[in-house]
Amino acid sequence: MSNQELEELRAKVDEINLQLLHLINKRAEIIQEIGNIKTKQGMPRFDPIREREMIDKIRANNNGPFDDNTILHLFKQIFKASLDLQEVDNNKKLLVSRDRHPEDTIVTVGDTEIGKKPIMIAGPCSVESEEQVSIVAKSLVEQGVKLIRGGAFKPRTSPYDFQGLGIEGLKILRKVADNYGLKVVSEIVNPADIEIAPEYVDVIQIGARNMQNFELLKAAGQVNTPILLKRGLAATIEEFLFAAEYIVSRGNTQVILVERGIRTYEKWTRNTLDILAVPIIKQESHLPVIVDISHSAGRKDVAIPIAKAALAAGADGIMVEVHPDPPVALSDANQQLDLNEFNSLMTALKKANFF
Ligand SMILES: O=C(O)C(=O)C[C@]1(C(=O)O)C=C[C@@H](O)C=C1
Repeated sequence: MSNQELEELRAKVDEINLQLLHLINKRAEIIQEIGNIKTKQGMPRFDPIREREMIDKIRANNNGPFDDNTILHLFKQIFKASLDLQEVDNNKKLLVSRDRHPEDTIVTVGDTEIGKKPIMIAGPCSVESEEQVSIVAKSLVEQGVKLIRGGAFKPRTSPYDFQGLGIEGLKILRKVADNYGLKVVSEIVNPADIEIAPEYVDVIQIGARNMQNFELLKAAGQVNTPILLKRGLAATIEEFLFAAEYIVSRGNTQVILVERGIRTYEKWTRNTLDILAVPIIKQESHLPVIVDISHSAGRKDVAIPIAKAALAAGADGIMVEVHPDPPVALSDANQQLDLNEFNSLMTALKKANFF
């Protein structure tokens, strides 16, 4: 074959490549329209029956030289890419996405603006007594921390573990926080309690185990109180953002996301802190992201490095458990910092210019 022949054939291939490119993108435009209709009608995007019909038609018309398997493999790739395209289009439409809202959302709690500069949320895992909460509150104020956390309703793995003081616990938190000029973050587990929660708390926490409790998410969307939503134990980032969308789409735009580690095979930490989730969520969404260094690690000896890593990765703040006497705590004794350890954490973060 002369060089000229080769060049001519390659010129034909170039031409066909452009035709294929044009046709693939023309197909993609139609796929986007189909995707829009499916989203409006709440239809699943993946349609195996439709794919089977197309495959049968393509196979019946395949005259080679490619064999059926090769052709089907190529078309399956096109169907897969089409599904991905519909998925991307759908995610772009989420209210929590940056595409819909390019500016950072700032959640205001008292005089704290979450999403502007790093903040610290600290306090005991469970509210045990007024005295216990007051001791921690005093330490927080000394360190310039404005938000106290404490669990009153505790969703525990074992039904025999301490379940929290309930409303009594919320009352203690409110009283102590008011005495010390702090704002309260506390978990609500029952949709029926969302309405009364703002009487006691300034930020309603929805815990990891309830990230996909859709009735709770819907109820949280109907109040004006900021919501702190924790990532589920085995939730993908996409599922996490969809959970936030439940709240935002009902009207409550004041949502803070918390990366708290996901369950993996690793045994030396309670969960695996998905540090990558921080910059990825910040890129995909306009909502502030906070890292819970206590539940992710389940141990306190690494509190300082993981807090620094989280803030360096772009987190809008840190959440940490602090107890006056962790060994006697009624829950999560191993992961709560004592007051000295908390002071060391704050000193280290201030020294690194994060606060
Ligand atoms: O026809 C549809 O319902 C589409 O969404 C389009 C399409 C395709 O690529 O042709 C994409 C995904 C579905 O699984 C089936 C078909």
